[in-house]
Amino acid sequence: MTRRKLAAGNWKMNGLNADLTELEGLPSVSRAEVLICPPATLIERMARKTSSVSVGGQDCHPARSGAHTGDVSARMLADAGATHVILGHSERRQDHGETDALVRSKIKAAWNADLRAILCIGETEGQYKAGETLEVLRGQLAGSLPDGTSPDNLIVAYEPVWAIGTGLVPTMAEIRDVHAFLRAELTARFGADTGDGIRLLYGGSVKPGNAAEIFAVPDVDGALVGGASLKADDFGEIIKALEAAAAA
Ligand SMILES: O=C[C@H](O)COP(=O)(O)O
Repeated sequence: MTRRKLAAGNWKMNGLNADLTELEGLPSVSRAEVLICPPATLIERMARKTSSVSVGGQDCHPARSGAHTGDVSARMLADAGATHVILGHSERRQDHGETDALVRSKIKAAWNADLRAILCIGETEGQYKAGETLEVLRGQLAGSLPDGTSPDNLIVAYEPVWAIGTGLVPTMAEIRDVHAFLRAELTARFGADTGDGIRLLYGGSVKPGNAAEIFAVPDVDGALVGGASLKADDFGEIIKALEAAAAA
């Protein structure tokens, strides 16, 4: 099973109109796929500005429309030009109390709008230190993933919460073991073809200096990059490392 490598940038609550110039500094690649998820305010302008980079949202409401002040529906994201949406990011879980059940309903809403969902899962520092990582991930996968999951509609991003924005990264052996575990869990629930086809991203302090090493880990199909995706120089280096891994 060939899984196309994916370099996904999550701009989080960063980015103004002027920052769209960063797109111009990104390398063009042929093997790897590049996605940027800017704030919702920039999705339409970013999508109009580029055809080589896919554009995604960072969250959506589970409902199709309605009285939900301040929220954005999956259909609105698609209407603005998004093809993907990040769901269940740990910052949403922490800042907004999002549960696995809510994330599951958001994934279904994304699919109904023909968006590909990027499900984020990951253990906290306390859970990591207590040796609970795999148990936590198993629960998040089971609780968040609807039936009907397929390689066409889902990408899973493993993001240890303690590695996000901290400069800390698990050992390559830890990343390998977690990704192998996730692959096995997906295969056990959805069957070999589906489980083997779903792309797994690593996220958490991915930088130009560690990208190649991370991309060499089996079952790592790319990265979900936060801080280093904001500047074309850094994200460009990560994209090039992924392109090289795809060619290897
Ligand atoms: O969605 C991206 C992750 O939260 C990683 O963020 P980071 O690369 O700034 O650590």
